[in-house]
Amino acid sequence: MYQVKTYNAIAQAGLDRFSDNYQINKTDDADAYLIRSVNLHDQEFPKKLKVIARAGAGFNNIPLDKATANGTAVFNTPGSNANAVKELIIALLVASSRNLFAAADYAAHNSGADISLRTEKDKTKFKGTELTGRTLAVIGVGHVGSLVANAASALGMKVIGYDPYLSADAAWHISTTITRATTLGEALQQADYVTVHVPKNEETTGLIGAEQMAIMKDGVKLFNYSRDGIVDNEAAVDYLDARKIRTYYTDFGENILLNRDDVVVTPHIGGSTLEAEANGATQGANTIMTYLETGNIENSVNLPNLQVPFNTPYRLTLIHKNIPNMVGQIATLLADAGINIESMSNAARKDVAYTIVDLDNLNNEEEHQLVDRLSKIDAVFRVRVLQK
Ligand SMILES: NC(=O)C1=CN([C@@H]2O[C@H](COP(=O)(O)OP(=O)(O)OC[C@H]3O[C@@H](n4cnc5c(N)ncnc54)[C@H](O)[C@@H]3O)[C@@H](O)[C@H]2O)C=CC1
Ligand SMILES: O=C(O)C(=O)COP(=O)(O)O
Repeated sequence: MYQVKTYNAIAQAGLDRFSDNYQINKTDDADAYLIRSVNLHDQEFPKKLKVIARAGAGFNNIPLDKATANGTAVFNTPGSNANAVKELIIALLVASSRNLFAAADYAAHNSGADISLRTEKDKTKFKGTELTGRTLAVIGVGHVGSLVANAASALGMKVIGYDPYLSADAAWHISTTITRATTLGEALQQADYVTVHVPKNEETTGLIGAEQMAIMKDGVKLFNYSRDGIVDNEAAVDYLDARKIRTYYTDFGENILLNRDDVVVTPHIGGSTLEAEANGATQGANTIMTYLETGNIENSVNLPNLQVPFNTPYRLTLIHKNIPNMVGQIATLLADAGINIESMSNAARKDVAYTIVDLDNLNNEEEHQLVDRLSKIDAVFRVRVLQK
């Protein structure tokens, strides 16, 4: 029986995926965590914890090095909530262009006998502009950014995308109408609207700071639905004060942004739709079961991808450092124990590697000795034996 611990609101559709071989939230000493945005940086991981699945895209809430050292595979659920974010950004592009929130607020507080007279006079204050023909810069054209770019293009916007790390796979999803910028500055200089869809990491923290805001067009509208800190909020306030940035929309509030007419803060709702939450939880649950039961890895964010059909009765999996002679040591140890290898696969990602060894036979006594010996190799973080 595997133990799963959940954090945050995990959609029932995902929990319902788990077979009878899984217990949910019965113990903290879990084999798997299924989480959303909970901050795990200050938490100690149980030694038993083999997998963390983040139902959603951003994984900056998970200490990857600590997880790897614990022998814990970390996964996210790419694309599961991208459509939800896209729809919200399109809504906000329209809202920002039509002064929608201010206009609705005015109407809600406009009462009295001469209401229609005043409305007709005052509505000129809320005159908007149209999206068609305006330029949108999309910074980060992955799952969310590509959907935003394509949808904005379909609305008649000129869209310019900037993403120096775009994978060939992702490029297939981008409409040919999207122009590619080769530098961040090139994208920012031309845009009436700027929306940021990059992961938060060392490189992207402060990606949109004072220097970048200085080159934006006067009256630009800025959107941060990625993460706090990717847009420098202090710089944004300075440029809002100077009326260089017309309005700033963000999912990540901070005190300096409050009580301003030119800022709209939403409470981290980008991925909060019924559909996205169900997608993420379902994908997360499937990922946990696949990893625990087969050792196969797809969409990990700390380990290499490695998928091998599980056709033998036994399988050994090892997470270890990516250093010379690891595969040799593992094979020698098995040979010394008289265990025949049916197949062996290895993949690496930066300084970590993963090895799958398929075996036809393994008795109980052999299993214990083998796990013990392999675990004692200094560079090995986790050894598991799986039975089909
Ligand atoms: N507000 C919310 O509720 C949500 C927020 N997010 C945030 O949005 C981010 C993006 O989500 P997805 O599109 O699903 O991720 P993704 O991984 O599919 O796309 C991210 C893209 O950013 C690009 N990128 C990385 N560094 C860059 C840089 N320095 N400059 C330009 N591009 C860069 C990558 O090459 C990739 O194509 C997530 O990491 C998360 O932080 C995602 C979903 C919901
Ligand atoms: O998927 C993401 O990166 C998000 O920001 C969504 O976060 P949530 O699952 O709503 O806490």
